[in-house]
Amino acid sequence: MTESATPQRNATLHSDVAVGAPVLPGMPPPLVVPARPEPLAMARGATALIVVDMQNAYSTAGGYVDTAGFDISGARGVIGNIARAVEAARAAGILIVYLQNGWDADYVEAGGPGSPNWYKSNALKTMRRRPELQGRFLAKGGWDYALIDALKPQAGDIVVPKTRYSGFFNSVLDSTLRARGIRNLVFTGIATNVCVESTLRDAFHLEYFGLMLEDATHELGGPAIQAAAVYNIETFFGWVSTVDQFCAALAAESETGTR
Ligand SMILES: NC(=O)N/C=C\C(=O)O
Repeated sequence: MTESATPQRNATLHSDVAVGAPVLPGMPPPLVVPARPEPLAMARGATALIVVDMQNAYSTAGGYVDTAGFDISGARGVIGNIARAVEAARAAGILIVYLQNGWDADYVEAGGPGSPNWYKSNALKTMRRRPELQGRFLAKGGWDYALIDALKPQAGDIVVPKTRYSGFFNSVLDSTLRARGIRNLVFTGIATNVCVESTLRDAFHLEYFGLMLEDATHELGGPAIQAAAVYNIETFFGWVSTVDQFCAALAAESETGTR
């Protein structure tokens, strides 16, 4: 691209505000969340907050990713930020959906050697390398699989189990959201670059508007990996904001009496 073409390119790349569907004539003004690459307007009743895999496996010492050797020291701060976003969203009447990753106790749902998951899942690989851990990670009913105490679902929240990185595969997530008219998804959880990004990418392909609250997510692989996921999302698949900006937008909406 020539230098003189750059301003033209920038002018066509970004809108003033992206409008998440559906904001129809006669509806109350939408929630407008400051975001990159532009603010995102979302009808509150068509919006859900997705909490991805906040299980002991992904955020607690002694859980799967900690045992497998990933650095989870940043997860603690993320838990508090997710709790703030959940509380603000719930108070505003926004649906909260918890994704929960794992398999039956016999690991039939994990796929076996005929599945790429058998080769790529670091939980399964760690248990094969250390047979004394067999059955410990991500097995339904176990401590590792459980949602963390700090983020327990409350009445009215929905929990959707899933068996692969994307929340949309072999799960009831899409039908659960569509049945409630949800078209805008606000993402939080762990890991930014694996299950959060996989689910947000699939959401994009299913015509959902995906907004990730970056300080309510934590990566597996280091800060450069977090930056890469954020870049991918804000450039190609959705929008990126922060918990403060999301909560401030909700507070502003309730002050103007649009709830
Ligand atoms: N929740 C996730 O992002 N999970 C990432 C890896 C795994 O489940 O093995």
